[in-house]
Amino acid sequence: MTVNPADTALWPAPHATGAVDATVHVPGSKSVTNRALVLAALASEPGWLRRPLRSRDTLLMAGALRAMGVGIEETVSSSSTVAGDTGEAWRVIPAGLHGPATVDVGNAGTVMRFLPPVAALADGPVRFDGDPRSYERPLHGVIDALRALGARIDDDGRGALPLTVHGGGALDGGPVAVDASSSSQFVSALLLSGPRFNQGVEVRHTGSTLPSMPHIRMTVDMLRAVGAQVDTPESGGEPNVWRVTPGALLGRDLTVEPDLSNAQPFLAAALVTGGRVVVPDWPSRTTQPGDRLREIFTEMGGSCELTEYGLVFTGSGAVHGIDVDLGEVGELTPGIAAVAALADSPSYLRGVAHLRLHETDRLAALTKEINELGGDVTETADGLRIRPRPLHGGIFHTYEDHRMATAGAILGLAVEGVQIENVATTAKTLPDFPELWTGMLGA
Ligand SMILES: O=C(O)C1=C[C@@H](OP(=O)(O)O)[C@@H](O)[C@H](O)C1
Ligand SMILES: C=C(OP(=O)(O)O)C(=O)O
Repeated sequence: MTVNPADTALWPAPHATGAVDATVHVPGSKSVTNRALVLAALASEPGWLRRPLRSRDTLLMAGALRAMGVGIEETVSSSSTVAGDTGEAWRVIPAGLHGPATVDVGNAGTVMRFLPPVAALADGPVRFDGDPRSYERPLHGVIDALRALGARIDDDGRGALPLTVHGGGALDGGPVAVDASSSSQFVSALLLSGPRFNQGVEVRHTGSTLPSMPHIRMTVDMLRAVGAQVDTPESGGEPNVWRVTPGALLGRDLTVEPDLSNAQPFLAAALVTGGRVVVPDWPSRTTQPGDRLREIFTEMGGSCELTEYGLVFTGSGAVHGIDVDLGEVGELTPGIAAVAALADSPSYLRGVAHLRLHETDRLAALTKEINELGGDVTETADGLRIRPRPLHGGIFHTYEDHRMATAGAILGLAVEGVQIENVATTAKTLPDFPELWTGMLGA
């Protein structure tokens, strides 16, 4: 990826002069949008996605599916009267999957992991490449499993990108073992394409830990919603085993929920300023890990009410430290770390060793950047220990990690003079972040 010098400019993070009081319409979920695109592309009839997230990760997913022959038409209806709804909808028209094709995964875990199994169904070679960081992110679970299921893949022997999947038009499928301790996305990837494998798929996780369980539940729920039969440990099956029966998938009309992990910085703003933020359309039932924020940020000093309209989150003026295992909800760690650095007592964030292989090494990046502002953060084997100290302004580096940028913005609310390097990196999942943030502050 070529970096535009303007993108790496410093963004003066707005400092809050009082309690925030705002309603923030948070765009659609990255994880739901990218799963919905894959499932719609594999279906036997056209489908619709309404209010999809339009961000770097989801546009890369759409572009990759188009490169393999899937039709994705973007439409905007001006008739929507719902606040925050741009009227955007994507019509997905499945087609025979074709190679040769080239896929740019950027640094999107969902694209680099969910699409090699789709490419194995194409009728020719599909070349996968991406940002330099994508070469370092774990992919061995997907590559080894696909090979065991009958796919031919050329890589450079490191079990990572870049690689070529030589699609054979179909894949045997069947039972496969995978150690998904470095990413739950290995399991999700195999399950999502599983209905289209000749024998379906039976995925057995062999590692000692498995992060991000809510994201695996999201995969299972969304598969079932398009007609797939899935047996899970939670539905009475064996522990750590998921089974998907072969069969056709339905084309559905799906409205994408707001991204609750992207709601995090806005809720955090209410927490650290003792203010109030309303997030409309917060689902009453969801598999998104961001829903855990209701509990986590309540323990850290806020209170929330889930109404028919959405979530009303109120800060009390006090911010408390927390001792919490974030293994299920790892992507919330940067935002929780930022709030914890502003708290009145220490925090222990545990269960997130796998964050070292996310967009950047998030444990090292959070430690370095918060400490550069005067903080006291120590990396542990599987997380962070954060002892709040008075912070001062300075440059907050983001390492091309969207959640580092939003974590820096949270700190900037409470600490004068924080400058965020490359706030444009939020485009990975929330391109409108700077505008939504200043809008929330009434600037
Ligand atoms: O399946 C998904 O949509 C995701 C799963 C998680 O990945 P890991 O299990 O690799 O942490 C999460 O962190 C990521 O942001 C999105
Ligand atoms: C880990 C994340 O993304 P990815 O889908 O690239 O793994 C994230 O969004 O926090």
